[in-house]
Amino acid sequence: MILHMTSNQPIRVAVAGASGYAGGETLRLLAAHPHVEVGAVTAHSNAGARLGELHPHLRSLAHKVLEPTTPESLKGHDVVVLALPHGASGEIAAQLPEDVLVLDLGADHRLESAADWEAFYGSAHAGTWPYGLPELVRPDGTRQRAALAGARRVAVPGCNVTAVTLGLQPGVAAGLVETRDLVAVLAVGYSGAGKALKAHLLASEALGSAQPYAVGGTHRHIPEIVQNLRAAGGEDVSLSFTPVLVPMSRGILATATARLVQGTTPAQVREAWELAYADEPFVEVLPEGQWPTTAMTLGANTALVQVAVDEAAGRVVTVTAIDNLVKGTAGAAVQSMNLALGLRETAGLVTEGVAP
Ligand SMILES: NC(=O)C1=CN([C@@H]2O[C@H](COP(=O)(O)OP(=O)(O)OC[C@H]3O[C@@H](n4cnc5c(N)ncnc54)[C@H](OP(=O)(O)O)[C@@H]3O)[C@@H](O)[C@H]2O)C=CC1
Ligand SMILES: CC(=O)N[C@@H](CCC(=O)OP(=O)(O)O)C(=O)O
Repeated sequence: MILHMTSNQPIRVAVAGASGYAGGETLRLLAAHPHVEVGAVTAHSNAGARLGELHPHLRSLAHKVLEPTTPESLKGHDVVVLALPHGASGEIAAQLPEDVLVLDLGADHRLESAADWEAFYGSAHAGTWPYGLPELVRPDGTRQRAALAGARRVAVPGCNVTAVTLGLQPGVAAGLVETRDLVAVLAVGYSGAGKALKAHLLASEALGSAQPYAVGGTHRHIPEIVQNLRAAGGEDVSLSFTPVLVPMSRGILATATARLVQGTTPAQVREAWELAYADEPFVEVLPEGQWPTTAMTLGANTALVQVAVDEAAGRVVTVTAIDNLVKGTAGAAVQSMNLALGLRETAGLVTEGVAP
């Protein structure tokens, strides 16, 4: 497959898992992307249905028919997006040509450690791909985006991971926080759990209640966050991580705190966070005193970050808001696709949210 960056030919993109939330959101962004033509859309139990039956909001793509997810149905595209359950993408990705750009929205190719994968996912490790968080800071000041240029395989991060990593990494990279004592508590929306019916997601029980899950060091995003913060310069990283489902459809509000290295001043903290994101198109440190809300990021590829020092506790407190389906997955995939193909990084993505 030849990619058409220098010609006027559109880039043909197939989406596998198109009937799900992450696949649907990817299609919403791709439908508005200036250089993309949506090709095959595939599904599992919903193969044969029209896309409009599953995603009635995707008007321009409503006529498309969902094909079964096979290497054959994904053939003939420049880019393939895999929005499949964990464990399903490794096998299919291995059957796709090496020169096709494959973006995996699932977890299969994110972790470097096979032992971590086996401990948290309980199956054989599929391998490690370049990681699709362009803003990930390296200790030498470079960013992960350099590793995405020209890539033909990209592992898109987990949504909770993106929020916590973006909140904490400026302090880690600047050596201002004790990485052995990190705590993150997240308010997360229900769409993060996917479309498949789950017993704890009955609307009658979920609406009007907040419920924690994967408490006590069991959440599979812990090794991924630790991996990122190590990449940012943390040597000995230990994280307590607790997500809490709250009655909203989309959004993550991650509060992450860390003990400050003794002698660190509030001015140093402010400077480190502001400098880390000064040139980032999609990550913004809000003006002092303004706190992010999930509503400010809905529909946008934006991460909004705020930071404060709790002097009595000796801790830095960060709050990060993202839309789990945009910066948390589909938007990150499009941003990574743009970088991998040499397009403008921001093509097809917006920073403006939907309000009220
Ligand atoms: N939701 C979110 O906020 C985020 C999701 N992700 C990741 O994206 C991926 C998709 O998640 P999400 O969209 O939420 O999940 P959904 O349950 O909404 O969608 C799952 C999709 O996978 C298909 N599918 C189900 N089983 C199989 C199978 N055995 N083989 C092939 N396809 C299958 C489904 O098809 P059908 O409907 O036809 O059965 C559907 O298209 C997951 O890996 C998830 O972790 C990542 C970050 C955030
Ligand atoms: C509410 C809810 O269940 N959220 C999911 C987040 C899904 C996600 O980001 O990512 P991956 O599954 O791709 O890792 C969770 O916490 O597991």
